[in-house]
Amino acid sequence: MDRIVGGKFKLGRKIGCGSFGVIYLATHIDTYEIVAVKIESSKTKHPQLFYEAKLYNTLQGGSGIANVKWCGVDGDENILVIDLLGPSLEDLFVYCGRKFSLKTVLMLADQMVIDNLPLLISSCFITFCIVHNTMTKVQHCSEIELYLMCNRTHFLNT
Ligand SMILES: Nc1ncnc2c1ncn2[C@@H]1O[C@H](COP(=O)(O)OP(=O)(O)OP(=O)(O)O)[C@@H](O)[C@H]1O
Repeated sequence: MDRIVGGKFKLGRKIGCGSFGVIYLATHIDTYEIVAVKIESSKTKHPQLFYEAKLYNTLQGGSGIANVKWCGVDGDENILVIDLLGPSLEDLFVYCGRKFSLKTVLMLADQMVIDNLPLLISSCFITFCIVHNTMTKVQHCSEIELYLMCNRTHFLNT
């Protein structure tokens, strides 16, 4: 039977996994919007998903920050539902034969440094790891428009 999380999101196939969570596609049962769902065991010794959700919420509205659709506990698992993003910068780099044009590099620098860092700093967060695989591109967008995946970011003032 299909699993519904957050009351509205029907889980689909697995699309990735990190060191503390597994990512699935999911579909909103009313709007058919496709989203990403990150799941972590609530029994884990060092839960991180709610910190990640808090970070997304604090940075909400900032350039390159994914929207949180739902966050909560479902059975034995912590669940975070966010915008579905596209391939990571690392994926794109590999796709481009490990070579970006000067224009692309300058555009990336503009988005990573000018758009993201002031927001992170003014929100009293610091990120230790803004690197190729924490930046991701918007799904179905021909331009490289970066989104920051927040889970590697550490809290300073919380
Ligand atoms: N919102 C999303 N939309 C599309 N794909 C995603 C999304 N979030 C994560 N992914 C995919 O799932 C993979 C795992 O993501 P996750 O955030 O769990 O871990 P990570 O940042 O790669 O690693 P770690 O947990 O070790 O820091 C990513 O590399 C990416 O390919």
